[in-house]
Formats: sequence, structure tokens, C-alpha cells
Amino acid sequence: MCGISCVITLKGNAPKSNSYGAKNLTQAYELERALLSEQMEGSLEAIKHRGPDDRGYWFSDYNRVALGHVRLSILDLSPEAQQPFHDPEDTVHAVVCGEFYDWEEIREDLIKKGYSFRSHCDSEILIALYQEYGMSMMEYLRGEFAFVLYDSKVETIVAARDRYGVKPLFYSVHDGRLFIASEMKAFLAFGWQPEWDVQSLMECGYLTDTRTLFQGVSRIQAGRYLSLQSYSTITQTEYWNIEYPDKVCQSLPSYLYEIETRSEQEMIEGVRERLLNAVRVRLRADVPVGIFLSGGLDSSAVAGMIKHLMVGKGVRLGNEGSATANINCFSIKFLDGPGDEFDEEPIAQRTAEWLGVKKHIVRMTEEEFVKNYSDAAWFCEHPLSDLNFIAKVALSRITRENGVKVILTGEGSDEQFAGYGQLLADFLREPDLSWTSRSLPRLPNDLRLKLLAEEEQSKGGDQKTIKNFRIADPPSAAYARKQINNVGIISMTSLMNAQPLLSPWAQQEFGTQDPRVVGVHNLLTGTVRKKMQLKWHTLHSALYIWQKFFLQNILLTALGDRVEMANSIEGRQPFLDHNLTEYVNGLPPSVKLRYDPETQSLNEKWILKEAAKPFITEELYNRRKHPFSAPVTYPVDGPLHRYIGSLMTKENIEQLGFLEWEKCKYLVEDGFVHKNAVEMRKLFMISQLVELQRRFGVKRAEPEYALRPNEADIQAFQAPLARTSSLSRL
Ligand SMILES: Nc1ncnc2c1ncn2[C@@H]1O[C@H](COP(=O)(O)OP(=O)(O)OP(=O)(O)O)[C@@H](O)[C@H]1O
Ligand SMILES: NC(=O)CC[C@H](N)C(=O)O
Repeated sequence: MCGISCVITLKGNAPKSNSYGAKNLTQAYELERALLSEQMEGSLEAIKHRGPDDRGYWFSDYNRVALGHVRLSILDLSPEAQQPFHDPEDTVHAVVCGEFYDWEEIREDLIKKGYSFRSHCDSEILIALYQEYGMSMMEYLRGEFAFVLYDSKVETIVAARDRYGVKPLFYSVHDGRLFIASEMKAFLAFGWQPEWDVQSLMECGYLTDTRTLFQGVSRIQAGRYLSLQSYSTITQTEYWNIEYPDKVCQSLPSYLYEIETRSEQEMIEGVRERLLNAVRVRLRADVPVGIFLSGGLDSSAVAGMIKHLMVGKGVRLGNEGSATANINCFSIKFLDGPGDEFDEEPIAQRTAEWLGVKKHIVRMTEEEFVKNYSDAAWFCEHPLSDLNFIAKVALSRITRENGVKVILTGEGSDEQFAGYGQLLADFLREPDLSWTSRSLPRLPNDLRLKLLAEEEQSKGGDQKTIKNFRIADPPSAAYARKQINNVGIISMTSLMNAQPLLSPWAQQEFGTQDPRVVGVHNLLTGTVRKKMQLKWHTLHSALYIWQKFFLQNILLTALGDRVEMANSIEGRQPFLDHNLTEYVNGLPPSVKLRYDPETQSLNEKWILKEAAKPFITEELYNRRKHPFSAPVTYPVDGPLHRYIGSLMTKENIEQLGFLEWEKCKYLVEDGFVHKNAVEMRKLFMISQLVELQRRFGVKRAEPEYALRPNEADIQAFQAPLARTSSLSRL
């Protein structure tokens, strides 16, 4: 994908005739332009990994708006497709990151309506679409994208992200200017000084709402666009959201609700057809396309479908000349870890052999983790309690080394089809009353309640793998749980909880909020909470939260865009195609988690397994999901122990400003020597914060009260005030 960096001078901040040491206003604008060019170059340089093929920027008259772009050329590699794009009258300008599918049909349609195009790049359709449909153009956009568009006639900036938030977009107001960019590091060249947002860190705001790790920097949320009107008013508008059908209440007369009438077979075919289409449109590129292949169902289904489309339907894969060309798959192999439970590579190998595709492996030794550790933190811009994201940085590197520029992944499937173990309890909380088909075995109510009780009791696993990671809710979470009809996801925010390690002042200022309560409050609007309480089945409510929280802010960032783009690889996610997801959202919960009367258990992602059956091995059809996780514990005196130990020093911890060294100093021993997985996860997080501090030059966090003026300053300040007020009394 590409990279975007834009700056808009807000109303009231235009240069004066003596700004920048100028003699007059004309010179002030000239000097400002020279400075802005230099800053823009620096900013684009910071995100050049997102677009190493081309670079361009455009400034409006009086430097009011600056749009910058680095390009990873995917469709139409000619200079004609260089960005920013402009309309023929030079009034609308845009920079785009990502892919718009169906672009050829849209382009044809727009040509018939009188628009012309200079390139054969999908991004170019944006301006014409905007001119034709205004903001309802969002309806026409299908794919993974982010863009900034400027309409000078109506003095409006629009900055939008795709429906699921695959492509990032951050913004910040600083010194009278609005910055918008694909990654926060792009702001540094404009003079932004990062400061920790400790509140956001402690409340996990950087994972649940619009906040980031840094004060004053926000994210545009998935399915929304930011507008800046008349260079002064910023608003965010939702253009799309996830919806689920009404769970039906059988106590109502049937004319008051809709009962599911489709057969299972119809639904299976419905999923298959839409997934095949979502994969097919994602194979179109003028560069080589490959797959990130794991040992799981999702990427294997994508790989199998690609093979089917190429061999069976003659569809071309990227710029491959023939439909029989090699399919390149890339897989991670974990080595030096405590065992096979994390390594899916042997299964991926069997899938690759079955499909007859070419497989490349990155071997994740401890040395490989250390080699990529600092860069991974820098690219991701937030810490993670698992090292799986570092493996993905290494994976994208070997992908690039093998000449592949675009990869398809299986990300987003678990959040549509119910792939996580934690979702079993949420499915069992309510009966699924939407279904009357005789072919579907209904889960008897007493068995449902028994299974639910068992699931609830299994809380508090060993926290070694994410698979088993569950935490009993403290009483403060009850309030949050009540508002979301008791679904369980918010406990996951505790994974990042570092409150017990705060220094006393930070504990006082930031250590009081329960991230679960804040998360529910900030993540979900009142309308959505009402739907969770009254309309949606509990499985669907949980899936909504997984998508808005875990998928958007962890999986698609630290395990998606950021780690792919670290090595200039474009990731495409067929499971996040809204034509598919809207269909899947409308299916009954019982076909996602299917009850098997023989084993008296639930089979996750059942409908997907059935839809993908012709394209996957029997092994995968019968396999339970294993979340993608790197080993958590590592040997004493090994490369990771030494490296993380070197980051976890008193000096580094104190430089962060908000953590207490005395509370942190045992973590290395607890994690590496005593193999405590919970402490190890904290260690990963904190050592990454240390890396971020260093690479971003983040200011040390200081207590609020230390910033207040001392007594002498206050008296000096009050003296003239006292005189004025006594005068005014006369
Ligand atoms: N070990 C791996 N090697 C290469 N890519 C991987 C690996 N693990 C995960 N991925 C990529 O990340 C995506 C998301 O991982 P995830 O575990 O959710 O899906 P999956 O492994 O394909 O299927 P399942 O959810 O059934 O395990 C995968 O579809 C794949 O594209
Ligand atoms: N890398 C991208 O974001 C690609 C943008 C656009 N689709 C192009 O091919 O240029």
C-alpha cells in the first residue's frame, strides 16, 4: 500500500508579513513554501517503506493545503499513475492508499458519464466518483483503502478509511495545523514532539477508541471519514457499520419477526460464491501476487480458492503470464521455542504439497526475533504482548526478497465466522431462535446451559498461549458487561494491563480506571449498546466487539498493514470484503458455531469449513482453530534474554517517566528464569515501549503537579492582577 502525509493550515494561522523573518507577505509565503517542502520531504522519507516506487506532493495556493504521497505501484506502473491526482479544472485533489476493487467497471461507467482518466490505476477513479456522487461515493468503494481528498471550491478536506480499518490514517492538530498521515512517524518532520498518553496506555484507549499512545494524536475509525470544513471545523462521520439481524423472539406472533427460510446448502453456496468473488478481485495486479500461508483454515481456503480460480477458471494471478504459473506461499516456522504448539509450518507444508504450490519459509530463531525487534516496534507504533508481529515483519521481508509485492491473507475470518474459543460462551448465552429448518440439529436448552456453565468455569487458563488466555472479571467489569448483554470480550483488554507497575504519581493520576469500563464506553455508541441488549444475538454482539477492537486495532495493524508495509508489501484480505461480510452477518449464529449432537460440542466456523471444503485438505477440514501466537517463554542467557535484559534497565524505565523501576526490576527474572508467561507478556510490552521512546524521541512523562507554577511564580503573576482589580474598584 502507499503512504499519505498531509498538512492543512487551520483558520487564523496563515503567515503574517513578518513571519519567517520575511519583509512582506509574498516573501513570507515563499519562505513558508520552502520550509513546508523540506518538512514534507522529511515526512515522506519517514514513511518511504510504504511506497518506495514513487513520491509526489502538491501545495495549494498560499500553502493552505499540502498533500503528500509515496507510492507502491501495483496497478499501472507508469508515471501516469503518480499521485497526487487532480481533476482537469484543478479544483479537486487527492492522495490514495490501497485498492478499490470493481474499479474497471466504475471507470467505464464514469467515462460514459463524460469523465476522462490519464491512467489505468484504480486510485484515479476517486476524484471522478466524488464529482459525480459527492460523499455517497463511499457506497461505490470496495476494498482496503485510505485517502485524503481536497475540494478547493467548497474548502473541504475529506480523510477516509475503509470499512474494517485495514488501511491506517492518523491525525493531530499541532501549532495551528492539521496533520493527517498513514503512520504517526510522518508527523515528526513537521515539528511534532511526541508525548506519552499515559491515560490511553493504562485504559487501553489505543486499542479500543480513537486514541493512540501519543497525546493529541487520534485515529480515524474504520467505516468513517473525517471532514474539515472551511479550515476550521473537524467532524467524523460514519458511512458504514456492521449490522446483524434481529434475534427473533418466539413469544411474538410470527408476522412480527423474520424467520430464516434458507436451507443450509443455500447458505454454504452463498458463502462460497461470495468468498470466491472476494478472492478473484484481489488477484488483479500488475505485479507478482502471493499468499501468507499458515496451518489454519483461513489462509488455506484462500490458497485453495486461488488454485481453483487459476487452474479451473483461467484467472491470472497478478502479472503472471499464464494461469498455470507458480503460486508463491510464505510461511513462518517458529524455532527455539518451547515446542510444537506454536508451530503450524508442518501443516502449511502439507497444504502446499496438496495444492502443488511453491512454499518459502522464514525461520524464527531467537536471533531473528532480536534482529527485527526494534524495527518491528518502530513500524507498529504500539506495543504488543506477543512476539508474533515480529515474525510477520520477517515474513514480509522474505516475501519482498522473493520479488512478490502483493499477498493475500486469511485475516478477518475468525471475526465473521466465529473462530475464537472465547466465543463459545457468548454463543451459548442465548438460544438461537432464528432458525426453524429441520435439518439443523437444535441445541437443547438444558444442554446449552450446561455447556455455558462449563465454558464460564474454564476461565483463568494458564495464560501461556492466547488460546487459553482468559481472566476472571473483577466486580468493576459487571457494569460494563451489563451494557453489552454480558458478552465476554472486554476481558481481553486486561492482556495489556500494566497499572500495577505505575509509579506512585502515575498510579494516582492514571491508575484508577478499569479498561473494560472505559472500553465499553468509548468503543460502543449508545445505539450499538441498545442493539446488543435488545436486538442482536449475543454471539453477534461479541463478534461486533472483536471486529471493532481486536481486529481493527491489533490484527490489522501490528499483524497486518504495519508489518507488511515495513517491507513494502501490500496485504489484501478477502474475508474483509463487505459483499461477503454483509452476507455472513445475516446468517444465523448456529451455522457459524454448529452444534454436533454426536460429540455434544460446538464446531467453530462451520459454515466456512463447508464452503471451503472443496478447496482444502481433510486435515484442515477437521482441525480446530489455533490462534497465531509466537512462543512466550525463552531460555535463560539466550539472545532474547540478553536483548530484552539490555532494554529493561533502571535508566530506560525511569526515562519513560510513568513506570516504577522497583516494580519492574523483577520482570526479566520472573519471565526468563521462572517462566512466568504473564510477566513475560508485560516484559514484551515494556521493552517495546523503551524502543518506541528511543526511536520516536518521546518526552519523558511528568506528573501534572510538577508542571504547575511554584509559589513564587504564582505570587509574581498575581501581583499585577491585584493592582488592576483594585484600580477597577475605584
Ligand atoms: N505461521 C504463519 N505463516 C504465514 N502466515 C501466517 C501464519 N500465521 C498466520 N498467518 C497469516 O495471518 C492470517 C491470520 O492468521 P489466523 O491464525 O487468524 O488465520 P489462519 O491461520 O489462516 O486460520 P485459522 O484461524 O483457522 O487458524 C493467516 O490467514 C495467514 O495469512
Ligand atoms: N500500494 C498502494 O496503495 C496501491 C495504490 C494503487 N492501487 C496503485 O496501484 O498505485
